Amino acid sequence: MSKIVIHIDSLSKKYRGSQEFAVENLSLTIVQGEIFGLLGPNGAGKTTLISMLCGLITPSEGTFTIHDFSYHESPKQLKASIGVVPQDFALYPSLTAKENLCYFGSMYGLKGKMLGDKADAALASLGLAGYKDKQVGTFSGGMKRRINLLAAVLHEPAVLFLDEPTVGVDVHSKKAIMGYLLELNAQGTTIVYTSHHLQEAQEFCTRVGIIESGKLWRIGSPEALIASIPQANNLEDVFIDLTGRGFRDG
Ligand SMILES: Nc1ncnc2c1ncn2[C@@H]1O[C@H](COP(=O)(O)OP(=O)(O)OP(=O)(O)O)[C@@H](O)[C@H]1O
Repeated sequence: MSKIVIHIDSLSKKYRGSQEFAVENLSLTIVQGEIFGLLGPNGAGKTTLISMLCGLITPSEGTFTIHDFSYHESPKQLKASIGVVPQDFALYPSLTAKENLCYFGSMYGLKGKMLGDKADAALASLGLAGYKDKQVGTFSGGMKRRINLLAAVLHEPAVLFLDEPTVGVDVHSKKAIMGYLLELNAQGTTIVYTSHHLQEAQEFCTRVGIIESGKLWRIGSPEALIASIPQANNLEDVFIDLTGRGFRDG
């Protein structure tokens, strides 16, 4: 049986001053080696859920563990086992590509020649070897997205969270990013990602969860979800069918 990597139990978040839950009573398990896609319309709660799992915001209620670690009891071990690719660029524009990677790698305890070698190899793997000594502030959006991703994986996390990793990138960068993620997954990395690209999610994910108003309304493989809706040919049809009905048939 596959090992449970992420176990979420009745997790809720209500932001200060808000009347509504951004995430409400959400439970979910994700097993080793999955590529799990969190899909939902704007404001559904995707970023809020990922931000809780990454330790960026505190849940209002409920618990979760990643590799049996919780932030409450084992925050260091938990943080070491995950990588986080945020929606907004978390990069230093005045530093070079390599300096950025070395900075983030050093935060996870990497150092010296090993850190430099890892940064060089990572940059080469996403077609950025020739740009390693250039300031990130001069890069295109697609190049920044690639560096943003590499900064999160230098310490070889077992679980990688990505919030819209291909937003605003051209087809070449997108192909490079998705290919790189598939390679990481083939080496054993569990991936949880959010996206508005339903075709991309259909091709990429082993399982998806459709979230709206902070609640998980559907969960399953793309094939199973498509089969569950008469006349649906793809995930986009499923999504439109569910959102069109306001998710109220769940
Ligand atoms: N810092 C915050 N303070 C108050 N409310 C917030 C905050 N961040 C998000 N929200 C609200 O929580 C709800 C969920 O937002 P969230 O950003 O998690 O959705 P999302 O699914 O990631 O949306 P998008 O696809 O647009 O990125 C929304 O109603 C949003 O307005």
